[in-house]
Amino acid sequence: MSESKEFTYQDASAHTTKKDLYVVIHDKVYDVSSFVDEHPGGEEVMLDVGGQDATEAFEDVGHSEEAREILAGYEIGTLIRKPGDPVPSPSRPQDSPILSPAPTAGTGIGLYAIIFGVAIAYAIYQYLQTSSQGKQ
Ligand code: HEM
Repeated sequence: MSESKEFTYQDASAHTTKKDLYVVIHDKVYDVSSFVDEHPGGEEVMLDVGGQDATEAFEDVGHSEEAREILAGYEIGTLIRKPGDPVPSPSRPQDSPILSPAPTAGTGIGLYAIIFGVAIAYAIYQYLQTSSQGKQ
């Protein structure tokens, strides 16, 4: 079947018009020419990424499962990436806990700050208790 066809980035980048529109998403090539008009997000955004790697744009919107199924229906082949071809930036924090240690670190620091604050408050409380007992 045509689904096993291999495309280079250069092949895909030749299809950028509304009537002949390819996009690359997760290293698969899709011919979305017949979907542009139906896209609920409008044709403009699709044309913007025509012939390019649209992985980031597609994922940033947070498309539904249904959108992914529709997309699968337009697959025409696999992208063969060559050195120097544009690479999508790995911006899928929700799917890659390994790539996003920031929230954990943030929580850790916050927790230490709370513990430190409580310790200081307790020390002050103790100090005031002792000093007021001494006066009486
Ligand atoms: C190329 C394949 C694409 C397919 C098959 C597709 C499919 C869909 C579908 C089915 C929806 C309806 C909501 C949903 O089910 O998630 C949608 C909404 C949307 N799409 Fe796409 N999309 C594609 C590419 C893109 C790209 C490249 C962008 C670029 C930014 C984009 C932007 C949007 C936006 C902004 C909405 C929301 C529209 C609204 O709720 O008013 N889409 N898309």
